[in-house]
Amino acid sequence: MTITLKFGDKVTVADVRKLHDMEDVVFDREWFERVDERNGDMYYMFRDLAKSEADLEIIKSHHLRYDITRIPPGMLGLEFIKTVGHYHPQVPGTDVFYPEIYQVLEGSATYLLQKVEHGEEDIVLDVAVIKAEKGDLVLVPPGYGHVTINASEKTLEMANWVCRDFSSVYEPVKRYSGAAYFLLKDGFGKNPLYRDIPPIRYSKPLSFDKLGLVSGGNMYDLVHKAEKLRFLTAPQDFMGFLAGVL
Ligand SMILES: O=P(O)(O)OC[C@H]1O[C@](O)(CO)[C@@H](O)[C@@H]1O
Repeated sequence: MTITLKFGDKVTVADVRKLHDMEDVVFDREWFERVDERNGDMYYMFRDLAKSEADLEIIKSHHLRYDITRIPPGMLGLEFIKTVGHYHPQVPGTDVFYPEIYQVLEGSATYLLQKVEHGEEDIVLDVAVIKAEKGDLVLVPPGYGHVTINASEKTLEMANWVCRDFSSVYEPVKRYSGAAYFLLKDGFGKNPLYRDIPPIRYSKPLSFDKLGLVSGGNMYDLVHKAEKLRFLTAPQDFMGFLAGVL
């Protein structure tokens, strides 16, 4: 069945993550091995949305992308349903990684953000978890890998603004079979493949009033003030601000 989203006057067909796409990052391997049908839908990604052609032109000219992701409730065996998880690359010519901003549109989300020093053996420097409800904003600072978990009984729908000029980096998450923690029925459990994982730092969603990113507002409306989102495409010019968001 094709899953669609009507946004503005345009209908967009979802890119679908299937269970087999989760193979490398699932905690409950025994459960995964027992599932016969691995073609089942996990979550739906509606990418590069705009309410009109004029909006799309603005979005593209600012090198931005607006996506909506829909994650139904569910379990991957013992673990709550989640995204595969990824990092972003560096802005060319700088040592700064691209950030991203999310807003919860429906339901509730648990964002797991992790900063890792990559090497022969990765060292986890920081793990932050932010629980976000409808309207809340979560900014993923440069250098943080991120996984979104739906640990609720309702469908989670979230939006993101992100720079459109790069592809996400999946290998470092898959190499360790997931992020540093898995969210299981009885709470967060450490991923034994990482060494010396720090305790989780619980953080809260924020509002970034000066940028027009206000909790409870509609983040899409920034399409009309797209210059406010320049911290996503040129984060190297906003390091002071980005250092304090988590
Ligand atoms: O790429 P993953 O880890 O499956 O996460 C999915 C979500 O991340 C985004 O790429 C934004 O970072 C969304 O477009 C997408 O819905």
